[in-house]
Amino acid sequence: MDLSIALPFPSITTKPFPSHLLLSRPLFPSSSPGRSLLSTRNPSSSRHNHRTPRQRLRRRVSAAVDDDDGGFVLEDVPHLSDFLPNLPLYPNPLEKSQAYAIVKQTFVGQEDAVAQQVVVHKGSPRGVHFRRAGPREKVYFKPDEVRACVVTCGGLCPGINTVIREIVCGLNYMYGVDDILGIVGGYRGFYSKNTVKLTPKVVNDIHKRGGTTLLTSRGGHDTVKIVDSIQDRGINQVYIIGGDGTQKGAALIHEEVEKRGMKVAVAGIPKTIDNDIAVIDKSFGFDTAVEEAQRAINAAHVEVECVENGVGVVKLMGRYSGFIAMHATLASRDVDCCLIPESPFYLEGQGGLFQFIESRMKENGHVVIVIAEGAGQEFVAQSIHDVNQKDASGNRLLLDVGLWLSHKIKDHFTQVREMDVNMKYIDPTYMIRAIPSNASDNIYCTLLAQSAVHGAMAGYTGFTVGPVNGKHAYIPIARVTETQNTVRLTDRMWARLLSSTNQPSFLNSCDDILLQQERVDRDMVDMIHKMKITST
Ligand SMILES: Nc1ncnc2c1ncn2[C@@H]1O[C@H](COP(=O)(O)OP(=O)(O)OP(=O)(O)O)[C@@H](O)[C@H]1O
Ligand SMILES: O=P(O)(O)OC[C@H]1O[C@](O)(CO)[C@@H](O)[C@@H]1O
Ligand SMILES: [Mg+2]
Repeated sequence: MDLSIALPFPSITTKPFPSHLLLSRPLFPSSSPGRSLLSTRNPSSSRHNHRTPRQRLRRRVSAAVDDDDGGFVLEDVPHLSDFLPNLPLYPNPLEKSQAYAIVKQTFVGQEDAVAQQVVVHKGSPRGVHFRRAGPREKVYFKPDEVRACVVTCGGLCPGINTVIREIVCGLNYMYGVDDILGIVGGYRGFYSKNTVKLTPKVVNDIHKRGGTTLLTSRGGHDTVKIVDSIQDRGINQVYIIGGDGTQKGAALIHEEVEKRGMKVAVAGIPKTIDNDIAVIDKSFGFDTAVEEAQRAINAAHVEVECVENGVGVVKLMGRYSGFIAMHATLASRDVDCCLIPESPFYLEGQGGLFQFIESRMKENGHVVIVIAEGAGQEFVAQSIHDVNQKDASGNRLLLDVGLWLSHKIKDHFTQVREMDVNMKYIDPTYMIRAIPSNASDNIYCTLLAQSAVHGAMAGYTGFTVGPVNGKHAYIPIARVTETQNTVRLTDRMWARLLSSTNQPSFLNSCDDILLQQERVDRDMVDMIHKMKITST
């Protein structure tokens, strides 16, 4: 069977999965209880050390392809026993937990995997799977041996405090761990600040607050200094909450830990309000953000429907992807036009934004526009002759497209069309990001935190946790950082938005849309490549 053609590899949309990596070979018997039949490697650490996370990921893929198993592929995560053979195993304390006593299947089987594709064609290979998250029968740490730490990096997002709280409570209540440190102020806090002790009591109320009680920062990732600090402090479980940049940093920490042969489990919990993390269903805080964005859109709508020729512009977050804008627009029904970074727009002439605004104003007396902060950056840059500035992590600093657009609309209608417009510009971006998470995000954060704790206790390392088709899984970090999620112009969701607002797509033909989609994919690859070079 030619797996190179048939295997789906959906999140890498710009390149097919290299066929030479898809070897057909049987699965070997289990080499460690952490692995069982699904995967079989136990490479010597010296061989292992020379490989990048991506190379290792590929190796795991090739090792796990089995022709007899209908093209089942396991993209496995590293395990401490890969580079530290003969580690002792202990029964999982949950065995004796009252809470779990009634649960039929307390422990996740070693054969359990989560499929990346759930919509399949009859006869197609089973495709890519990830290890299912959850408690294992045996653990690799005795509770009193664990010294865990938690760090939060990158921008804020609703729910970070809930994740911190549930890591601490999960470790303590489920596994009896009571030595947990908070690293203050992001990655640089490992080597430049004192730690704080985290107990269930200390974190009891923090989920009710926005932000992160551990503080955060951008930049300052110094792998050697961070791992020195982990070593000096005797930390053996590292929980890292952050976005794509943070997860790249986590992969480097895991590599360095492995190189030094330290028994340290590194667990990543993906965070980003932009929902741009690949593979996982959605990131925590996203639902809260969409809900809060409704308030801003509603305010804009109320303002503009109460005046003549009202034009409301609401700017929402979304550096490279317009998920918040798209979902907030779909949820609201008060939005006339949604502009996102993935889909270019133009202002003047036939089919342009000005013409659309004018027709909606004539029809309804008012217009509401939602714009994601990353949209139209090239226009703003042109108009103010910007020199592409970067933040401390190497992310491009965005210009205020909302303000720019508001001025452009106002100038056009007053000067060119000689019409008075009542412009109301609302920028709720930081207000949205700084609130605590809503009920459903709180539950989601709890699952993420508990899955991370179960994974680290079971000896998995260098993994990111997250839901794939509704089931929590351990995903190799490289898999979530090699690309970013963007709104796909060729998917149904964007079509739903266009038909719900009945706005112009600004792209005139199917060919234009396909070309634009290719451009977005190419730009994403370039951007990720550049970020690798520029980050510290
Ligand atoms: N390529 C990289 N390698 C190592 N560390 C990185 C890399 N990119 C970013 N980091 C580190 O990760 C931390 C957070 O990165 P960044 O500011 O880009 O936020 P993020 O994690 O992507 O979250 P978000 O973009 O959602 O706010 C920073 O301390 C930064 O130094
Ligand atoms: O102003 P800050 O804190 O650097 O963060 C802004 C960026 O962070 C994000 O919220 C991602 O965390 C982006 O949407 C936004 O562009
Ligand atoms: Mg980021």
